[in-house]
Amino acid sequence: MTCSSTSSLPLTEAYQAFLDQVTEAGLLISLGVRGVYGYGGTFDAVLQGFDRLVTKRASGFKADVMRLPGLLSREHYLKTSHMENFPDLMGSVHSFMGRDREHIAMLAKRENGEDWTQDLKPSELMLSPACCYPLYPTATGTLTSEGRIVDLLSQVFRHEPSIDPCRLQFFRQREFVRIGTAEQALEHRRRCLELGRDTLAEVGLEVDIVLANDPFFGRGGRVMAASQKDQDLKHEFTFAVATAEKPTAIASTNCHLDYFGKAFDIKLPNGEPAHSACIGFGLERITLALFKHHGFDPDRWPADVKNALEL
Ligand SMILES: Nc1ncnc2c1ncn2[C@@H]1O[C@H](COP(=O)(O)OP(=O)(O)OP(=O)(O)O)[C@@H](O)[C@H]1O
Ligand SMILES: [Zn+2]
Repeated sequence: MTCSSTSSLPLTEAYQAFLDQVTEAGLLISLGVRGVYGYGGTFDAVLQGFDRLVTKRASGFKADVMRLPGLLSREHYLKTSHMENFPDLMGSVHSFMGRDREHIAMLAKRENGEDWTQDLKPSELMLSPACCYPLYPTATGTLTSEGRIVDLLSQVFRHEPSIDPCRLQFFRQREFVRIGTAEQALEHRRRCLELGRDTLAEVGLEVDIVLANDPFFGRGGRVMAASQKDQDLKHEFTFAVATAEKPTAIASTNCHLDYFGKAFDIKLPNGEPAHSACIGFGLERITLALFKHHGFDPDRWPADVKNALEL
């Protein structure tokens, strides 16, 4: 199976064609829901290789490693303004909490083809919409003057079902987050822009770095998006994956100002709220970009790329 060009097709056809290619090649394994896939061994080997390369490249950060579960307590979730800004992307964990009587009623509903989902009750968990959200509640308190740099990896959930194989509902983000003064956060962003560009270039992905905004919801969202851009807070590393017509953000840097410092009471030694900034690598998107760019057979990839990924 080769990776033929999907770039000249209209957008939805280009997504469908690329999705067909990557599933036929066994890279993504369809699970019957748009944006949720299993991954074949070849895909996983490349993804793990890139993750290792990031670890090597980012060793200068001397970051504390934290591996988080992709879940967030409802209490912590409510300290963020995710519900205000991205209600369309939310994910909540509901479970059955009844006894025998409720169990029988739920089974009867399933049997009759009725809606049984109302019989589930909200648990204390939300699905985490970004890798770094569960970090901040663990950082509540006063930082030392060095602040912190944390190395994160987790699954995250965003309810954005799509036929674009790059737009998943459940995917892995690798992040490096700096918590500290405004200057430390800005300096981290500068280093992250270099780290992202150089690491992606090392595996043959020459990206564009573009000023961007998050997909804030609704009419008020347009103002939020414009303000985020005006303040130069978010940059995306974009690459043509499914189609050249609409390049995909395969990684991004984000400056949060003192938003998380205030929300989770993370303080600088002088008592002011801490600032934070991060780089997030979208591991599945980067892996798809590698297959798109170098072809579907990693044995035939350039030697320096295979070396960098230890394939
Ligand atoms: N739905 C998704 N599926 C797969 N990867 C994603 C998805 N959303 C984001 N990512 C990856 O996680 C990284 C960091 O998340 P971030 O919130 O910055 O996404 P983003 O740049 O806003 O993505 P987009 O603009 O495409 O929605 C992104 O650069 C991307 O590589
Ligand atoms: Zn982040």
